[in-house]
Amino acid sequence: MSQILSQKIKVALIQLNGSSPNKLDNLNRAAKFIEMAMQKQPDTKIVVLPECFNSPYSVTKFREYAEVIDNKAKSQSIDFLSKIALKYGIILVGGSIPEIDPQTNKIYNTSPIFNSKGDLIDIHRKVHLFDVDIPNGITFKESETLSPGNKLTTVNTPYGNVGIGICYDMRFPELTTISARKPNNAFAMVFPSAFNTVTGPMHWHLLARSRAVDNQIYTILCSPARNLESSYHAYGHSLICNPKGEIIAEAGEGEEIIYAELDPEDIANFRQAIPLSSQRRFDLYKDISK
Ligand SMILES: NC(=O)CC(=O)C(=O)O
Repeated sequence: MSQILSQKIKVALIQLNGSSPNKLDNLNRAAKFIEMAMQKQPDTKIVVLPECFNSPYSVTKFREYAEVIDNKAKSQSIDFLSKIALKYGIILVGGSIPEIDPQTNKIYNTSPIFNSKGDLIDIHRKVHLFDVDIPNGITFKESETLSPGNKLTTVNTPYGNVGIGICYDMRFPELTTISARKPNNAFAMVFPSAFNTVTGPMHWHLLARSRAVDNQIYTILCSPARNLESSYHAYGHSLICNPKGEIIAEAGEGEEIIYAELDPEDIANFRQAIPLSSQRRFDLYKDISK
């Protein structure tokens, strides 16, 4: 069986309280935590930040914090993250930041992804917007200010391919399956996320484990720390789930870094034991990756 993850690799997730109104403070805090992660685990290959880590998670604030994302004329956050990726030689999934497209004036919730040279290798604009109204729970309508992205994202790394989604995207199984199946063959799906204290307890672990088990890949969910002084109370509990559906690392609610090692044998052994990919009945239903 060809290995979709070429070697064992270590990852670190930065569960950050990034909801300060001062963007530079949020960026500096991310840099400080990444430095701590790299000191503790210097051979880390992939670092992940949370959704909207440089701004408040609020529909009334996205436009104010939005930046043009352009690798040539680097915006404040892109420049900042690019230097960090280069400094430590890491793949950096730079959480997400509010982005403005200067041509259309549309705002997106966008994850920038950098290689170890600091190049911006791709962006993922949140495809499914978080528009919900849960009685006695939470009402949130990202579409009041955000536009949805129009592409799916799988990035190429020296270790194999990684699918990227943002938060609510994880509720739509097609997105992960398309990354996990050929030709993308991702070994992990990474979701910078910000579930909340209503939907987190209901679905966070369930969704992480379901996407992992359905596709026999790792799922990696990175949340902001919970800050009860901000308008949005993030769930926390950043986690890494293996292809068997076991959570191999999980944070609590406060600021924390979690670490894990991803092992190609875990994927190969589990796929051999339960060979879903050769048992699918595409004569009865469609292969959504086609
Ligand atoms: N914030 C999100 O995009 C999604 C979320 O909180 C949920 O799906 O629940």
